[in-house]
Amino acid sequence: MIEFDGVTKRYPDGTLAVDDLSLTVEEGTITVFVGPSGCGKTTSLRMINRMVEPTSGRVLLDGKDIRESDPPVLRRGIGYVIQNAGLFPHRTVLDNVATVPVLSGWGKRKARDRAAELLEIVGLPLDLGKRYPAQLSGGQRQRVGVARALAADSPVLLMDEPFSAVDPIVREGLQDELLRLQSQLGKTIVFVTHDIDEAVRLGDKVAVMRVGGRLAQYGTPADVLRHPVDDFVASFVGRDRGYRGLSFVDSAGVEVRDLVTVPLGERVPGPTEDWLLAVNDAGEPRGWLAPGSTVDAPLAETDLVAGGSLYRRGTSVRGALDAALSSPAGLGVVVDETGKAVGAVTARQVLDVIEAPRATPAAGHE
Ligand SMILES: Nc1ncnc2c1ncn2[C@@H]1O[C@H](COP(=O)(O)OP(=O)(O)OP(=O)(O)O)[C@@H](O)[C@H]1O
Repeated sequence: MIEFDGVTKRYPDGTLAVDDLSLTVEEGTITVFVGPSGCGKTTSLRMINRMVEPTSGRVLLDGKDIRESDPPVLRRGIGYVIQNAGLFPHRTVLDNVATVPVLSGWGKRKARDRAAELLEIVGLPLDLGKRYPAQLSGGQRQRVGVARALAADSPVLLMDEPFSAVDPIVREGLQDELLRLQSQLGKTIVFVTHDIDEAVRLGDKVAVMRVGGRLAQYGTPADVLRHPVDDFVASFVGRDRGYRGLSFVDSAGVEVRDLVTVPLGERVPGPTEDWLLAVNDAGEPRGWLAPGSTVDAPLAETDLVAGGSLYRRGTSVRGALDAALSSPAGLGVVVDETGKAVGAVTARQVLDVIEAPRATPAAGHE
């Protein structure tokens, strides 16, 4: 657990970077510091490993004031990942990852074995270990940065805009990877970003900061999206926050209706009346057959209209609504864990579930 207790940082030139910050980062969770450029995110992060010392207030790690720990020892016990990974250019990937174990007194051999294991954990092939950082893609470099930070096997990981330098697709992959790793490792992660989408995707808790180093709001992503405390937070979390907030609404109440499907390869005597969903041998949706169709030859994918997004049963209402809205038939296709089509939802059904809590005063604020 990490606690900021009335922490203020004023740089020698008078800049007030962080102003009276108090918050608790729970053990085993991802807490994201998010806010516009210059609001003090990096400064706050660096006060956790004493790369920056507070002007006043205390930072506690597991109840102990970090000023009682020797900075190099403290830092060795806290993983740190930065943008562009901050790798040593003249060391191989494997030696980069082995840096902290070697510094901690592990033998070189053991440290390299551990480094090889870590490359695998972050999803990199072992033969990349022989390369130098310049011979990797941006996404691979970031993974090496994460592997290096995990090498210390410390319970705490600090990540400062680690995925900002890569394109959106690679970035999404890295975010998924981090969530997967976290579900296995259960670290206490403090993550800095200026991207609210990244913050709500990754954070168990999100701390929105404003310029001048003040904490504007600290809560779950759902809280921050649905109940911003003021205009600054509301405008920072964005115009489509209502829609994005649906990611956190449980879809348990959405009624899944039956759906008529037709297997590829069948003949379809027509003209058909309704939209029909075509499925392959595994029952997976392949597209829609429009009303009024007659298919004399075996039904092929070329006869079909492309389908919309798929809604995996049990996930949030955002996916259900998107499936319904993007479907040419107006019916969102519901799939099970194996990808098999099991039914359909309409936008109206989803909206009813979204609106339902508002109708009950007791549910009021949620
Ligand atoms: N060493 C320093 N000396 C003086 N001022 C500094 C120093 N480091 C940062 N600052 C100032 O402190 C404020 C907070 O900076 P910080 O880097 O913590 O913000 P940030 O939210 O991480 O910004 P960004 O998203 O742009 O990285 C800024 O006004 C910055 O200019």
